[in-house]
Amino acid sequence: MLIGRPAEYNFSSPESGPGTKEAEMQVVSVEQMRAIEKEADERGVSFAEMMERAGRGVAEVVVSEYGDEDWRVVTALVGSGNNGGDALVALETLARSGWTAQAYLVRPRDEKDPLLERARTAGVLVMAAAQDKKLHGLQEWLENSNVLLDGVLGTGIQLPLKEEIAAILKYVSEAETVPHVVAIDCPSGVDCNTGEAAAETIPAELTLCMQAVKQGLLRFPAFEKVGELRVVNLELPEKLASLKKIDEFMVDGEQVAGYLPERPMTAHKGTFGTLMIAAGSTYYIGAPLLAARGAYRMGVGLVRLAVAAPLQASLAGQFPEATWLLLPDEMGMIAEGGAEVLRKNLSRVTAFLVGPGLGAEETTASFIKNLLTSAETPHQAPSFGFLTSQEEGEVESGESPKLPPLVMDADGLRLMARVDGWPELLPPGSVLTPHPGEMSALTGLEVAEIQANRQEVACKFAKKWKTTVILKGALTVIAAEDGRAYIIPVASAALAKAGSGDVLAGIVAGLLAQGRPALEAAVAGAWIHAQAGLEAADQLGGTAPVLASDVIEAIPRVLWALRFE
Ligand SMILES: NC(=O)C1=CN([C@@H]2O[C@H](COP(=O)(O)OP(=O)(O)OC[C@H]3O[C@@H](n4cnc5c(N)ncnc54)[C@H](O)[C@@H]3O)[C@@H](O)[C@H]2O)[C@H](O)CC1
Ligand SMILES: [K+]
Repeated sequence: MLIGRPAEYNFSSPESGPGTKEAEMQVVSVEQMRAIEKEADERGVSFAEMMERAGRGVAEVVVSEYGDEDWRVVTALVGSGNNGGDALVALETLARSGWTAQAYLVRPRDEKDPLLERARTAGVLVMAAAQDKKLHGLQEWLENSNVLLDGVLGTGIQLPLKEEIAAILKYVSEAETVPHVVAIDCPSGVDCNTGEAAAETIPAELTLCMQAVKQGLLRFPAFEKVGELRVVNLELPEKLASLKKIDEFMVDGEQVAGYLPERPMTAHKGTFGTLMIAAGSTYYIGAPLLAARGAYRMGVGLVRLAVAAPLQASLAGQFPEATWLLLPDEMGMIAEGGAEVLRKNLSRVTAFLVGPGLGAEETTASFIKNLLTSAETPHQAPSFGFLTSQEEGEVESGESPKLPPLVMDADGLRLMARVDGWPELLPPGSVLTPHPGEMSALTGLEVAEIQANRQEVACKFAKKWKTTVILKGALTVIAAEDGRAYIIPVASAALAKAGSGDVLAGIVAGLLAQGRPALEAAVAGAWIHAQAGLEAADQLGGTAPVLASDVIEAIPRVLWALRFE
């Protein structure tokens, strides 16, 4: 499957059927996870029971992912703690369902360890690293297995790694044949809080997080080791106070699928909204097109491009689906009088995207200011043609209708940052899409400070500004007005190219125009954009050749997978 759709897995138990799913994938610190486990234990789900559920959940994923391969041999690297315990339960479960299961004890476990006893009884082969000094036994097991479970260290790690563990992890990392690596809770060697990672850490194909994603896995360099991230649901009592407190989430395809607008058969183009886009300048002629195409691919009914008049001639021929609103300009930059023209043409507009490719001329700065403040522009009657381009019930002169939900992007953000009190001027339900440089202009913080605390900064300011913020970059964070954070678990060089941001802004605005609330539009838009980048790189055989237009062309396949897979 091209699209990495993280999913939650449920262990099978009489009281919960498959398909039971938390609505959102929670992201937790190690301390939060410990508090959750402690509270669950007090509420009747014992630590031992949680480990059973964890191990069985892992086994279930192994069977569903790799059970159809030619041979079914699983080796687990087993540590001395509970992470190793999860691995032993998984091996026992797999052995009972017909797999050849092998436990490689990286660290000694108590000889009377009941989990080890049970595993042996179920037919699991056991070998201790202490008896395999030259690692020949491990090599043989690596060669005969199709799955390797990494259950050496979990949340109990204290870096740096002990030497004997580091040596074994290094050996596996460098081995010529390595089976599919499935990490239990985290790849062993990463710090689940900070994202630090020992160089020896074995890169996983799949990381199965127990109950919730550990926050360190969504930080660098740990993120480079996790492969696809999924959650094994431990079916803890829903009402745990410690669970309810979690305000950080990882976005997955299932969540995004629930945010897509319906496509009723009886629809007409009005059903899917009208998006007005004010973008572009002599310097950045293509930005409006990229944004508009992104929005149309998301299903919006009508896109109206408000551009500096001279741009329209060169753009129109390339884009028959758009309708146009010509704005007054100075040398092809939107001029201050553009605000009045726009305000008079917003009556049926359901969302408004402002910013891509606007440039930074003074007159455009005044345009942004005038747009946000209801103050009329110094009244010079705009030239012929600017006010009467549509059949769409323009407002009478003098009225200043409220702006629809706004996506403010790129140059628009930098110009907005210069307007006093801008957060209060944003219409409700708006979305800001800054990259770290633009976030710096908005907040006054240094880029390095923003990058070092991406989530904290995004959430603090989203709350302060009472607006949704998409802080772009690897990994993109969406911060909600109430301070919740949503993380897109994708980092790809495919999206590091001019025009990529214009496409994202168009996708988000396209969803907003179709009536999705700001947070949903932002979460779904950022996720779809990221997946489209991966998909485009996949189609083109690498990230280097991906153009922003390729990302747009990949959107349909991402949407198809969301609806039908
Ligand atoms: N607690 C629960 O109820 C559940 C936990 N689950 C799983 O358990 C792990 C966390 O288990 P814990 O025993 O606390 O820690 P670890 O297994 O990660 O490892 C502890 C073990 O390792 C030694 N150690 C620590 N740092 C190093 C190092 N740098 N080098 C070598 N050895 C190190 C330490 O001394 C201990 O002996 C969690 O991740 C889950 O996988 C279950 O999921 C269910 C409930
Ligand atoms: K592990």
